[in-house]
Amino acid sequence: MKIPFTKMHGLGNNYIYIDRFACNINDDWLPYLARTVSDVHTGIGSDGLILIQPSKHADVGMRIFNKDGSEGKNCGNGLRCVAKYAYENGIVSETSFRIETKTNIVDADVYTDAGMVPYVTINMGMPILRRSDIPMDGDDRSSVVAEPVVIDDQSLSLTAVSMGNPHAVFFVEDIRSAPVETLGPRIETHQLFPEDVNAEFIEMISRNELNFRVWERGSGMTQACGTGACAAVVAAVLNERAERGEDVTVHLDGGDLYIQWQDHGDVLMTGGAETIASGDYHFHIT
Ligand SMILES: N[C@@H](CCC[C@H](N)C(=O)O)C(=O)O
Repeated sequence: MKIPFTKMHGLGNNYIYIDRFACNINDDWLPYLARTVSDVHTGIGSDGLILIQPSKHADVGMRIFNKDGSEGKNCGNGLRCVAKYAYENGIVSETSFRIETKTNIVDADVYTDAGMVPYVTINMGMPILRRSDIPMDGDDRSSVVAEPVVIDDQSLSLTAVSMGNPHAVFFVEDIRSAPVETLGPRIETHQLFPEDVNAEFIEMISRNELNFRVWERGSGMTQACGTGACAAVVAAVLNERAERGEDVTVHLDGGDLYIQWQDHGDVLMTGGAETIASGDYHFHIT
């Protein structure tokens, strides 16, 4: 069967987007579709699959599947792209609207230029800090801030944050030598995290600026992670290395995001969203 798709990216974090307002797809196929469409040799090539779909509780709904077919539950870069797509394709007509993810409903504000959307701000809601809700091993109700852990014989200091999906954040002195590719996969599947985890390495440049690299659960190395950037700024505040209520510029491999953990608790994320291509994917169900 032919499935209409749009490929979009937020700072290089690229997904195949399928518009379920126009084309319905059986839920049972989604993990397999995500794996096949993401394959760079036999599919289109992407970090995963995102569904833009009707929602009973918001103006539009989003589901995200990683490259390996696992469901991601939330995706910051995906939310900005969904907001851009929804506005540019007439799914919504206002510049402020709501998007439902697997974990919460977020507010989106699109910035327009001649009917197109170059930038989006998403209110990502409150970070989840309770250990058992990350989820992280142990039923402790306290948060995980600068906790010593040993991974692959390396002593690390871990801060854990969920933005609807789990993140393990580590401070490094020099982002260029951060062990993203070596330790990233070991952290991802470490027994401390029963649902696996996204691993972020961050280098503070100042209290308002940091460098960031990520190993994503289910997708591996990507150029950016929106929920990860939010988690990084929350971790920086929790470790008293950044201020709440102030913008922090996060430099990711694919570009910059502007993140603020507001005084009342929500995390705001602002950044770009771009369309790459659209067409038909020839899907073979085996
Ligand atoms: N790239 C995303 C996050 C995608 C999901 C993640 N890999 C997970 O499994 O939690 C982002 O921009 O937030």
